[in-house]
Amino acid sequence: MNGIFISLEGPDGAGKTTVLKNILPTLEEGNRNIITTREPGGSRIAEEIREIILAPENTAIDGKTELLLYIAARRQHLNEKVKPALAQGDIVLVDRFIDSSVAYQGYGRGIDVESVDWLNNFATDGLKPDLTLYLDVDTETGLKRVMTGANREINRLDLEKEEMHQKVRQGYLKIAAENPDRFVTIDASKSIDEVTQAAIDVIKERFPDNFTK
Ligand SMILES: Nc1ncnc2c1ncn2[C@@H]1O[C@H](COP(=O)(O)OP(=O)(O)OP(=O)(O)O)[C@@H](O)[C@H]1O
Ligand SMILES: Cc1cn([C@H]2C[C@H](O)[C@@H](COP(=O)(O)O)O2)c(=O)[nH]c1=O
Repeated sequence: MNGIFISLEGPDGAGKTTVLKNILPTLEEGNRNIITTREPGGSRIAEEIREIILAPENTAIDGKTELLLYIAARRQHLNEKVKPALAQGDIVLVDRFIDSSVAYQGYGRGIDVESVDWLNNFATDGLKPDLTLYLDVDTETGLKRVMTGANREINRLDLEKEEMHQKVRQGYLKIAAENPDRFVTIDASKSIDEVTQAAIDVIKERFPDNFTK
């Protein structure tokens, strides 16, 4: 695959969606076509799976069912959207990917991380992002942003106990420490402009060829 694959990760309310939107104008100055997408979702079928997973009334979903639904959505989205874009040399920016399953279903829900890794690998045929921007924020700040943010629907995962969100954040910190080549951690407690600039700086440093005409 000759494209560039970048994922944004972080606890709820870290600012991934905001930063993804804000970095676009700079990326568009580069040499490649840009595709932005998200998980769960990003294609019609995967968005339908998203509806099931995140509907606040679906409290009966078992933890392993939840994991399998995320994995199924991932496979479909990857095949329909991500892989074709990478094959034609695009930059693909995805709001959440494999590490969300490890952080939320693995560390958050307590499903063993080896099984989550195996399922991720099965769904993606081993494809990993070239770069993962991890936006790190403490649980209290992140959840406060989610609850007070304008036009933000509150989903089933947002409504989980604070204890689960704490475990998710600790999980992310562990994954970041274990993957120093792929992960770059950005302090997302800073202002939106500072976090946006930090993300742009990392991308420019990692992929300088994209920005030389
Ligand atoms: N650095 C920041 N400082 C203050 N507010 C922020 C910052 N980043 C994002 N926000 C605000 O927090 C809210 C959530 O942001 P956003 O939707 O981008 O987060 P997210 O990481 O995509 O969350 P989720 O994964 O839960 O969807 C929005 O109202 C946004 O304006
Ligand atoms: C991909 C993925 C996501 N999640 C969780 C993380 C969030 O709480 C929601 C998605 O909502 P967002 O507003 O689009 O961030 O789903 C998860 O638990 N496992 C996953 O694999």
